Amino acid sequence: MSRSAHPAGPRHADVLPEGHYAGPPADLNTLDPRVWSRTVRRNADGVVTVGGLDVRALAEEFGTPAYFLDEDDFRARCRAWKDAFGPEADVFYAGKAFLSRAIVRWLNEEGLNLDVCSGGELATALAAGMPADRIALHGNNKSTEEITRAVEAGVGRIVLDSFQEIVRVAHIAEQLGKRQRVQIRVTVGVEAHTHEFIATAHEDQKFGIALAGGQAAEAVRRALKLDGLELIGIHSHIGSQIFDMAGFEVSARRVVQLLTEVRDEHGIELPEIDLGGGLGIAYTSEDDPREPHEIAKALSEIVTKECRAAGLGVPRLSVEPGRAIVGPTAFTLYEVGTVKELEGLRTYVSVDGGMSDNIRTALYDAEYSVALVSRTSDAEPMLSRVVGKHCESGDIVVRDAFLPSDVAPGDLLAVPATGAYCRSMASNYNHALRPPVVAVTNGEARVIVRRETEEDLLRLDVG
Ligand SMILES: Cc1ncc(COP(=O)(O)O)c(C=O)c1O
Ligand SMILES: N[C@@H](CCCC[NH3+])C(=O)O
Repeated sequence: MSRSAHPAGPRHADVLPEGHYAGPPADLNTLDPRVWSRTVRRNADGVVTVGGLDVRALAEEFGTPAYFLDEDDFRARCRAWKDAFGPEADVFYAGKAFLSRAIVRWLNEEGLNLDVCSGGELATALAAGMPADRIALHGNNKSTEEITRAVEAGVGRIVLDSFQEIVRVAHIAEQLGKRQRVQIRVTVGVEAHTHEFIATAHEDQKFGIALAGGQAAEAVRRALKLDGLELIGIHSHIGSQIFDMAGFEVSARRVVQLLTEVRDEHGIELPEIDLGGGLGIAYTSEDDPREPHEIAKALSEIVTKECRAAGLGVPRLSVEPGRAIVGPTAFTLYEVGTVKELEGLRTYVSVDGGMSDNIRTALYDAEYSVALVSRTSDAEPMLSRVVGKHCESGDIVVRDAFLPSDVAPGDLLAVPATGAYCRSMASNYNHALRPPVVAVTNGEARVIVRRETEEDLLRLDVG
């Protein structure tokens, strides 16, 4: 079968998404450092390496699909966030992006705190030795059991998300003879410029208590009356994969406004503000994310300015980046199984994973890049869609990408920037076995989350 190239041009304008992939990149063998983790290179044989290890050898040893996580890059990003915010602020890594015992240990060693949003994440954090007072518990519907475990463990803060939860946490803390440090999550009414499903601060969604209509002020009133609670601050999280700092600035301004109202009404200054996570990363060369020091500068300047204007002391700031720390540190390695040319449209390249290891393309129309990593190729670029092996036509890993036209079964493809919300959102759809996460550092690779087995699947099936 001949596979002709599909160079971008008028013939394919109808299938190219507007504003993207105006044409194939000049060289398909070049790896853009913005989307690949720090230690990824191509060696003299044209094979991609991570931490000095050849992807063909990694595929041989660990199988595909598999996530390869660059530990040095992860640690460097932790340090960059911590240094950018300095000793006057706290960085809480958002465990929902990806959590495992190794991640908890690295965070601990690098001096970061941890945001968890379920009993499972809390259990992982505690099992791997994160001190409880450096853990924050989130969630819009925490169970009584989750709250009890968190209060018993002595977590540093619980972020309250509803009026019911204010009473519930206070009650549990009182029963345990404790006073729990809490923040109230408010909805600041910002339309974050991101996908609808990952925007969280506009009025019509499930998280937080609205500033509008005086609801957040009422929540503060109620929390201050309850003996089981020590109200330490206000929390806002506006959404995820955001590039524009304007939404954070509006959010900071509105949170400081609430602190001012609290001071005026109750005569107290709440000592903390958390502005959440949500900072975007580069999935493709078109993305241009902000660096941690720019983010830290913008956020602390706006909080300081607003507090000074209101005559408030500057509260301790915290942030909760998840994606921005772990996202760029990993790639998913796949093996090509079939290549199907649809004449005049595009070529479908099927890999051995799919929506079970990366649901983000199907769920959010997320864009990714992809590269042929087991060799170089000088073949002409072909417009491709990288798809998985699941029983859905929406099982797309990379919607639009150029790959060399000689891509063939057995080739290895890698999709970069899959460290966040890929393994953590992976599923067993079609009884797929969730892939392993392999940490790579200094010429060594070790499994930190092993591949599932058929025995794992059958162990749960007790019927
Ligand atoms: C409360 C909270 N904090 C932090 C995060 C982390 O977001 P991101 O991974 O986009 O930084 C999320 C998820 O969006 C969240 O809901
Ligand atoms: N899971 C989402 C973001 C939601 C983050 C949690 N509030 C993503 O993949 O982008």
